[in-house]
Amino acid sequence: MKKISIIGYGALGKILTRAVLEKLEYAYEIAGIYDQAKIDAPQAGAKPIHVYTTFEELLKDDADIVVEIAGVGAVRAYGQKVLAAKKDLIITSVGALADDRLYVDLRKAAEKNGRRIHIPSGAVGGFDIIRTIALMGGADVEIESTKAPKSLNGAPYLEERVLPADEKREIFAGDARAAIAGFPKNTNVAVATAITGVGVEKTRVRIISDPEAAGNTHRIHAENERAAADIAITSKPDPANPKSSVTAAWSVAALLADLASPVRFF
Ligand SMILES: NC(=O)C1=CN([C@@H]2O[C@H](COP(=O)(O)OP(=O)(O)OC[C@H]3O[C@@H](n4cnc5c(N)ncnc54)[C@H](O)[C@@H]3O)[C@@H](O)[C@H]2O)C=CC1
Ligand SMILES: O=C([O-])CC(=O)C(=O)O
Repeated sequence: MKKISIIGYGALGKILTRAVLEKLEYAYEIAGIYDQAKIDAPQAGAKPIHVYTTFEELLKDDADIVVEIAGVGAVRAYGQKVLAAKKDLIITSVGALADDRLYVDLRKAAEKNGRRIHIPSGAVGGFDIIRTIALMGGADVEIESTKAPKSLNGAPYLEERVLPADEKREIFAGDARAAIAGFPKNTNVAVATAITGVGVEKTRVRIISDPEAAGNTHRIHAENERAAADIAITSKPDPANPKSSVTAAWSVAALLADLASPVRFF
């Protein structure tokens, strides 16, 4: 039985916690949850799950894996400390890795401490074929994300502007680094697609605001001279946070299932 600690108990952290308790109980126990906000401890059967009062308490605990499911700031603040404490790290706020310095430092910390950083597919997928096409060479990768205006409003890129509730429009076009700076709660998928493929500067990102959007839809196109892939994923946003797709939390559970299995899917 492996133990995990979870950082972040918001919309996605709650889904992940339930998924681990209900679907992965054969392989995982939740050692504890840390959130900078005050949270109510969820029940694991008749027993409440431990809530760490400080991040240092989480570090001292004996969990093998720490899941970050909080925000890009959490990766910056805790990533290296988790690895230095000899724990594997699962990062959902992949956007933090658009910062080259942080990405290099985290990779070095993982190597030095003999630990691994795992990047789940989050609200998208197809990393296997994107990696394959990128490794073949000459790859071109783009991602288009469509969300309802309410899922995008409040992003720093928009400043104080509120997106129209009656008009579909492209609101951003640029590279993955500019995307995450402008939409830190919407474009972790773009940075994940970028670092798994051709990098943050070469990955083109478009964001569409669509009042009719039935969910959050991400379309990825990757191609080189010898292969092409089109990947489209639509997921319901979480009612507690319409910015985030529920698949992002479930992908962490699926990754944990893979890590506990003798068979690895790529
Ligand atoms: N890789 C992917 O495909 C996706 C990644 N995400 C990432 O997941 C994150 C969480 O999403 P939601 O649960 O919907 O957000 P949320 O806003 O509902 O919950 C975030 C929780 O994390 C806590 N938190 C934030 N920063 C923290 C810190 N530095 N230390 C401790 N706790 C902290 C907050 O208090 C809150 O309870 C997003 O901010 C985004 O970075 C979201 C969607 C897709
Ligand atoms: O959940 C989604 O659809 C994508 C998202 O917010 C992100 O990548 O940050």
